[in-house]
Amino acid sequence: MTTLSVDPKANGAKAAAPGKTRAETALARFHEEDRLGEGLDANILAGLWPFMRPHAKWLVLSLVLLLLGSGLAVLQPWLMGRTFDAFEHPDAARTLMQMGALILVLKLVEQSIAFPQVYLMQLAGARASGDLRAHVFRFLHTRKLGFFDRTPVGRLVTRVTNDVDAINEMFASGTLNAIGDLVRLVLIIVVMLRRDWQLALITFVAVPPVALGVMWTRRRIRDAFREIRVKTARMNAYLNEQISGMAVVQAYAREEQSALEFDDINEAYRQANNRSIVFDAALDAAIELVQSLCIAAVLWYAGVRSLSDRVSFGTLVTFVAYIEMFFIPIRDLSARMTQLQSALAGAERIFQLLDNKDEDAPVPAAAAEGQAEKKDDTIAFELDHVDFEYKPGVPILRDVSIHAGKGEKIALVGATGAGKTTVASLLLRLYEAKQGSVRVFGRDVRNAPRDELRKSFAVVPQEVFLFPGTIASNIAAGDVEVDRARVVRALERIGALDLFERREGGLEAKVEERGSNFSAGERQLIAFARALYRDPPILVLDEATANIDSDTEARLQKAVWAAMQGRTALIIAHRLSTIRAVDRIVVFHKGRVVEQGSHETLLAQGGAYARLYQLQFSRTEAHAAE
Ligand SMILES: Nc1ncnc2c1ncn2[C@@H]1O[C@H](COP(=O)(O)OP(=O)(O)OP(=O)(O)O)[C@@H](O)[C@H]1O
Repeated sequence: MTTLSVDPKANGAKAAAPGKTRAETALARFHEEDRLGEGLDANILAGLWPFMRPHAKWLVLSLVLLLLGSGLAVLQPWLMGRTFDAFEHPDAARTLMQMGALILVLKLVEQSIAFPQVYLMQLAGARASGDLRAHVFRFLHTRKLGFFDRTPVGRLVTRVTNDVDAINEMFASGTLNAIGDLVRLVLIIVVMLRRDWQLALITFVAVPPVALGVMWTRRRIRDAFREIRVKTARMNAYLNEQISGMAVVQAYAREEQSALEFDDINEAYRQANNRSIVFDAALDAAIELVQSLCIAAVLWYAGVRSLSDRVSFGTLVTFVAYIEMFFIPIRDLSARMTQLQSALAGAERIFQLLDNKDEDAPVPAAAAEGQAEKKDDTIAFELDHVDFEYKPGVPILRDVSIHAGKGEKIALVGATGAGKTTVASLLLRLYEAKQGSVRVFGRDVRNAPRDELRKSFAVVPQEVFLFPGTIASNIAAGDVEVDRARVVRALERIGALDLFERREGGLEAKVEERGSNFSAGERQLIAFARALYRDPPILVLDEATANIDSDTEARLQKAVWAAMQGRTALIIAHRLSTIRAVDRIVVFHKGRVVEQGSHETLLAQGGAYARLYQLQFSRTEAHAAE
């Protein structure tokens, strides 16, 4: 069972932040969106490097082009100034034509390197983040199931999508162009100072207030973005809940109520967006204002100074052009810094995930001490004095010992929550016993290679999971090439071939997401066919408790029989017909085995099994009488 609980300890418990509801704080923690790195962490950059390295050549080429482009951009206003100054010389016409041609060439070169520069940067970023995404996804496959119980699904999805996207965005939105911005800024400062240091200083006076203003506004914009992410997370969580629970919403006529709740969430999201737009627009307007003020100040001062020392027309043209270029990098630098921090925060969260040590090792290390292998050719599987808990301190199985000889059919019965499904999970080493040992064909499961162990089992779970594809591809799950003849044979053996062939599209009929276009009974039949297709030595069957129509019931019974033939079976049994058919029944109560024996023996004992049986029997009788 996967829980979506938020463990306050794991996430650093703290009271709800001021101005936020408890739910928002919990959601923010759940999605960990509040954590945005404040600085540049060399370790994180080093962690990203292995993913960047194969594409570094494109990145380096892009950076070279970027520097070249910055140089060319700064050169042009300077040349323009020189051109205007040439008016005062006698051969102005020739100089004008030459400079015009030169500026044209420079502009063309600048524009033509802009495309490969952006393209190569994005190419390197997209490839590196693609590799990282694939790496995280493969990493998830290697985790033990317990890890997925503890980690909310939404968080894992965010790691693979949003966090990797944040890194990609660093390249796509030109965060690394900050290097070009810096170079451009320094070049402009140098050229301005050399051209006319007094006019340059007038411009630079505006830098400290602009820098402070930009930093202040950026902080507000960053807060607004953080707020947007929390609100997006809230909206996603709500939509997820509402769409998954649509049947309940409609059945209980909660549409109006849900629409009102959604309006609130939508409004909060819209307001958060609004804030970021307001600050962004204000920043742009303020920068333009400062530019105009600087130009006016420079012109005014040039006028004042010209009374004694004339400022050339070319110098004024150069300064006006530089002032227009000057504040844009200052504005962009802080935005790019924020983007970089967000990318690094994403990377940090990904690396935290990749640090997880819950590896479901394909080939486990040596057996735990003292758990010697017992070779007994007659035993298929065995639990030997097993204790187990999902969460520390909450025992689920206590001193459980069960064994099944080869070909033997064992049924587990007991109240719901008694621990029957857990036994099956331990056999497959989806979880590991706390005490005692679990052996399959005499081998401790902790010693068995994962693939080999799981190949010994076919599992028909209570809730059958179907993948999008076709009926045939679902029956042949795990095989890349579907062996159609085997699929047909498997369906024939459980007597369900006609049922599926009758459907439009036959065995190639499309299976929708999670098999939603199949009934519970049909899904179970597909799972039985899957088991027969694999033909493993041990069958684990967790019977569905859901009520199904009598035709499907009959088919399922046939399927159970067919699937059990010639193999060892562990059945978590709910149906009387199945219980009677097995060799031995193991009765569970609160995680302990309380009785074991054949149906007749246990009935004669008149204990827990006899009571359970009577209860079911009377219910079945009543049902039949209806
Ligand atoms: N992944 C999990 N994490 C934490 N607790 C779990 C998990 N899976 C099951 N449990 C708990 O372990 C106990 C035993 O569950 P199990 O599924 O083995 O019961 P069961 O006997 O198969 O029940 P049912 O007949 O309803 O299928 C239950 O109390 C359940 O809440």
